[in-house]
Amino acid sequence: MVEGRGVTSYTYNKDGSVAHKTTDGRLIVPLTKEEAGDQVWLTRAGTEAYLARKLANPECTTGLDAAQARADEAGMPAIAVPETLGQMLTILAKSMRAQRVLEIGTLAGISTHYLACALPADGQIDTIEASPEHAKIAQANFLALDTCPFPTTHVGQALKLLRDPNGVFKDPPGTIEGLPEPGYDLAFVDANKDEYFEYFTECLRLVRKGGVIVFDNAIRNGRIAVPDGTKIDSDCVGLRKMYDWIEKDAGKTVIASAIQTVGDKSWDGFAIVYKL
Ligand SMILES: C[S@@+](CC[C@H](N)C(=O)[O-])C[C@H]1O[C@@H](n2cnc3c(N)ncnc32)[C@H](O)[C@@H]1O
Repeated sequence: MVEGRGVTSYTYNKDGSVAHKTTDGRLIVPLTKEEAGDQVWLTRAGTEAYLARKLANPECTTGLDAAQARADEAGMPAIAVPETLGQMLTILAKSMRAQRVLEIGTLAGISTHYLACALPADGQIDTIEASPEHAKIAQANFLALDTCPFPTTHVGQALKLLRDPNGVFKDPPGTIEGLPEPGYDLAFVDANKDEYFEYFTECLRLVRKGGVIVFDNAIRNGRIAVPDGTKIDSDCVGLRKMYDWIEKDAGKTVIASAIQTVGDKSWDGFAIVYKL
């Protein structure tokens, strides 16, 4: 057992050892899993790993470790959704019987795959990614995972693509085909936090009535909630614009909620918006 006094956090290193930090920020010599003993499970990282293992849905999660390894080898940042949030997206899309999904921010396609898993084979998933390198790894992952329906990755700056008057996002999907309810059933927003308000506006245009928009990283260690006039970063400015808009709307256009989470990374959470 490890002396727990003053130790605030434990995280797994890539080699399986466990790093632990003290309250004063000192990083103590890494421990083996055996040395860390049970204590590692009494942490956010340990609990996240436990839940991911217990709740995995093999039909969707098989191959995701290799997909993440491909992203790691390519030097991509480790900022994909954790398994629990990925699976929540699957459940949400499945429970809505979603057929058309929009994602903003693909990275290596991990969240895209969780969403695709919920769709019928003839469903549609459009994902937008600014980085051609990220899009390339995502494409390799979709092929390796046999992601179905196969996602269409749109490479470019999200707002430019979404606002192109001649582009694929000009109208909600199904408009030209004359569908009675054109629009995406679900949108998942996980790209440039500064632009969340603008993504919100575009999603409101593209999502059908009764559709849902999920915004990842919508809490930012609580910095969204500091008093007006406090200096905040541009991420929070974008998010606060969205929360201000929803407040003014007062339930006329959308119903919204936001859930704070403690994952293995930090204190954050997601916002969820239902279009009336
Ligand atoms: C947090 S990661 C997405 C993670 C992914 N949704 C997942 O959970 O597997 C954010 C991604 O958005 C992309 N991105 C950032 N700004 C963007 C923009 N303006 N337009 C499109 N993509 C952008 C980044 O290159 C990065 O790959």
